[in-house]
Amino acid sequence: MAPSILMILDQDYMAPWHLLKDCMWGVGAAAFEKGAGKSFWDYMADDPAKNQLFTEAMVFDSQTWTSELITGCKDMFDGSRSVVDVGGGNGTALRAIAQAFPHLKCTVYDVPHVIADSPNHPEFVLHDWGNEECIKILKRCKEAVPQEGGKIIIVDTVLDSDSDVGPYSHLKLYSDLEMMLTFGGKERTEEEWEKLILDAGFAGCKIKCISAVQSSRHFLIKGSFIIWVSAGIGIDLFVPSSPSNSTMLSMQVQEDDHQAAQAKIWEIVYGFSDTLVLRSAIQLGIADILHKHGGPISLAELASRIPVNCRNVDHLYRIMRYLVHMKLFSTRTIDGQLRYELEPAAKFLVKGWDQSMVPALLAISDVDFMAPWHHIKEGLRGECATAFEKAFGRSIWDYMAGNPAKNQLFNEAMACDSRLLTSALISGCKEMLDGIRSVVDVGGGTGTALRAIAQAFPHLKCTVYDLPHVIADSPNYPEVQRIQGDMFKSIPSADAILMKCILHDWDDEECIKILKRCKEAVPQEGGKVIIVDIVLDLNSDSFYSHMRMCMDLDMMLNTGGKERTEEEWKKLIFDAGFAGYNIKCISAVQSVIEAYPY
Ligand SMILES: C[S@@+](CC[C@H](N)C(=O)[O-])C[C@H]1O[C@@H](n2cnc3c(N)ncnc32)[C@H](O)[C@@H]1O
Repeated sequence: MAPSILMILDQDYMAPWHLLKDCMWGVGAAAFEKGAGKSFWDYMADDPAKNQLFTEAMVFDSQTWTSELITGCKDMFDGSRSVVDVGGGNGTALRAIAQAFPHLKCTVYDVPHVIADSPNHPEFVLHDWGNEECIKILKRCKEAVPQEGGKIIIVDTVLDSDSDVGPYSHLKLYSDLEMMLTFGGKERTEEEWEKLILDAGFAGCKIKCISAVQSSRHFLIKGSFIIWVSAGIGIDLFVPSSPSNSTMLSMQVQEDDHQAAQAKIWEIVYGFSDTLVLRSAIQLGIADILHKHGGPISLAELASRIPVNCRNVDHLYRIMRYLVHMKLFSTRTIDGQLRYELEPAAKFLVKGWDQSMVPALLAISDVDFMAPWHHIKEGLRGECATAFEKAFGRSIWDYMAGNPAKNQLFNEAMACDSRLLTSALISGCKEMLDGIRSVVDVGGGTGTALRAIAQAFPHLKCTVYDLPHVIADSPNYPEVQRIQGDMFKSIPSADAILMKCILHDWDDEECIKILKRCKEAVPQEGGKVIIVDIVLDLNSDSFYSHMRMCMDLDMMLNTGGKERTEEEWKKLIFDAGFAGYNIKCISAVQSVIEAYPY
């Protein structure tokens, strides 16, 4: 599966997903063209390395379904003497067909750079194109086959209908958006295929699954079917016989484990599409519109309210179909019309309330903040201090200092994280603040967490301490004093130092330096350092476990830091010369570690 995975996760190939919201604007160029300045096909023609990547993925794809096609639909070529594989790439698929059916004269037909050089795109042709272009292609196909017995064989995905949700529906819907973004094409339901084929002047079509859902690797990957199109009017269509039940059963037994493993990999690979579809939903304000509307809303009403000039309602429909599949929204038919509603999780996508996750989600899914994930291997090779530096040529903090828009995005995300954590933090810190008169929040960002603490404990003198560009970007809360500076050089004195999501940004050596500065800043009598950070528990299966692991890699890539187990925290705290510590779990991703310097 490596060739397909490498292509799907290539940074250039993923780029259009970041432009999903722009797909509402019109029916023109696909997102790929907007991002790259040329069509996917022109881009491939100009870039031999990317063309090879694409080709290898398509060859893999082709290999996975060819044997299904040959065994499942053997009779298909009865009476045919010649086949042209339109968009047949390097001929991987057609070669296998030619070997299985030696009586056929086989011809691959493709664009010049594909024929001349590297292979390309052996099947799945029509899903690359909009309906109008497909009709043109189908008409040319019709001209190319004889009236008597001529046929067009289309190998492509057939989407499940809304009521018939199959095991691979998610992959098929992913593929639909991929076609929309990269080529301006689409995956189609059975009804849409039928309409397309009739609109192209054909007499009719038959759709056949290559083999049973349970036993087909091909189905697993692409969910594709063969569509038989009759070229001649009134010709009785040929329907191939299905494999017998017993054959299917034995295929299933052999392939079950194989399929389960493949399915797991595909699910992981396509994880990014969930992230970026969610991002587009936020950018389009879909949850806000539904929340404000206060009840089920039709597609047309939704389209009229989204904050871009939505001229492509079909694209909006397809994005909504995916979001419904993700269970963020649901549909209901009222008076014969499909209407959308919010599912409970979608309330966190509504903007402007204290538990909204929107600022954090927009930062995490930002194209720049996702870029370091494409450079894990350079980080491992030691070519750079962090993957972030590989991507942008400087540390994340220097990058923020020089980029006000991203600095604001980051600061708002951190403030959002603080708001989500506030009530757990306040109840978790209550006893720790007994006898404490002043707190400095080191790396306290724009002061959101400290302000909530100041309001909950009004006797405290609260000071936020951060880098100059962050202090400049932060609001002037009356409860919170603001000081700019560098925590590696000095830290303002207080009874307690608070550090939320700070030490996980740094490696052990740097953490020890920071902790030593903290120790200098607090009194010997009762002084303490309150660390709010993740404590990794590798054996736990709490619903935060996965996120904690993700955060660890996030730190490795972006800041050069890490998340730590209790053992690692203990070592760090003692290595910094502290006398002891206590860990308190709160109802959040992070825990509170109270560290005693003396
Ligand atoms: C991950 S953010 C945490 C922000 C805040 N504590 C929170 O949890 O919302 C890390 C913070 O450390 C600050 N920071 C980085 N290097 C620093 C330094 N040398 N001195 C002071 N603050 C620094 C960053 O500007 C940023 O605000």
